[in-house]
Amino acid sequence: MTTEVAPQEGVPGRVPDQVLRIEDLAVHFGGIKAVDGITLGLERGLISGILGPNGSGKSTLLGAVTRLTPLTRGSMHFEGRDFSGVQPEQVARLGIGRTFQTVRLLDDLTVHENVELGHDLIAGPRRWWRRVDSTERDAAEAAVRTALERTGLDGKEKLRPGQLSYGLQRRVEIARAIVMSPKLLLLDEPTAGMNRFEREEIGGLMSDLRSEGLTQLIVEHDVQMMVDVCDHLFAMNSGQLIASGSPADVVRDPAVREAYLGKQDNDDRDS
Ligand SMILES: Nc1ncnc2c1ncn2[C@@H]1O[C@H](COP(=O)(O)OP(=O)(O)OP(=O)(O)O)[C@@H](O)[C@H]1O
Repeated sequence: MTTEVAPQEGVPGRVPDQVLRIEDLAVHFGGIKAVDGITLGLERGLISGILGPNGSGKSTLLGAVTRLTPLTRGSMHFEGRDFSGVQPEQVARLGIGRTFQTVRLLDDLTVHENVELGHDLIAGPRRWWRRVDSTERDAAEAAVRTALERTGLDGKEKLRPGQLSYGLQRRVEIARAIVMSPKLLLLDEPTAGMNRFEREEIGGLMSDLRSEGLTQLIVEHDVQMMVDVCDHLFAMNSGQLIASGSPADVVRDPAVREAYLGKQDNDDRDS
């Protein structure tokens, strides 16, 4: 354990090995402090989650990490490299994959073609070379096949998104995000709009990806799922980090309960 890492940021007994490190990150929109001084680290191989009520800054934080949102201040290191200044299209090439709050698949393309797009997005010039070079073509095909298998989509590759359940469409998005073997996968509300069965399936997929060593960061409103799936939780409120630790500790934290879980408890009882 190094002294630079605050004790609440690690898992007890583990030597921190952080894929992503964020220091004093702030994103202000005029007078709105959407993110205001966040410092955190994501440990390699674990699933970390961000909890927080609506408007607490979770999506803005993901937007900053994917470089879609300009920073007001702070720094971000991925695998030890400062990437605060890179362009959004370079983020995927660094090894950060993501899915979005709403499903963004191309309806005219098959499942296979949608996943292939994720490969082409970061293969750069090689995607053109693939048309004439059989080695590149085979490598791309192997990557797509592996992504489809890892997400349990074998046999569905010729279907179009509209022929799939919502849960399966989410899987296609995850396949598209992992097709180039990212080192970090960001999942923005991956179970929004799903029934309990579909939510459990997605939770199972995340656990499978974790057992393959993929580091994941999830933003999600389903607290039970976060507790079940995550190794570590961060809680945000009003753009700030109000808790960080094991899921059990974070959901018991009085500040978290006041900011978020008290309301969520009531919501859960009502549903
Ligand atoms: N582009 C923007 N311009 C101005 N204000 C913004 C912008 N994006 C977000 N905000 C504001 O920043 C704050 C944080 O929003 P953000 O969407 O990050 O919260 P969130 O925790 O992801 O919420 P939700 O759970 O509802 O998705 C909110 O007050 C929001 O209105």
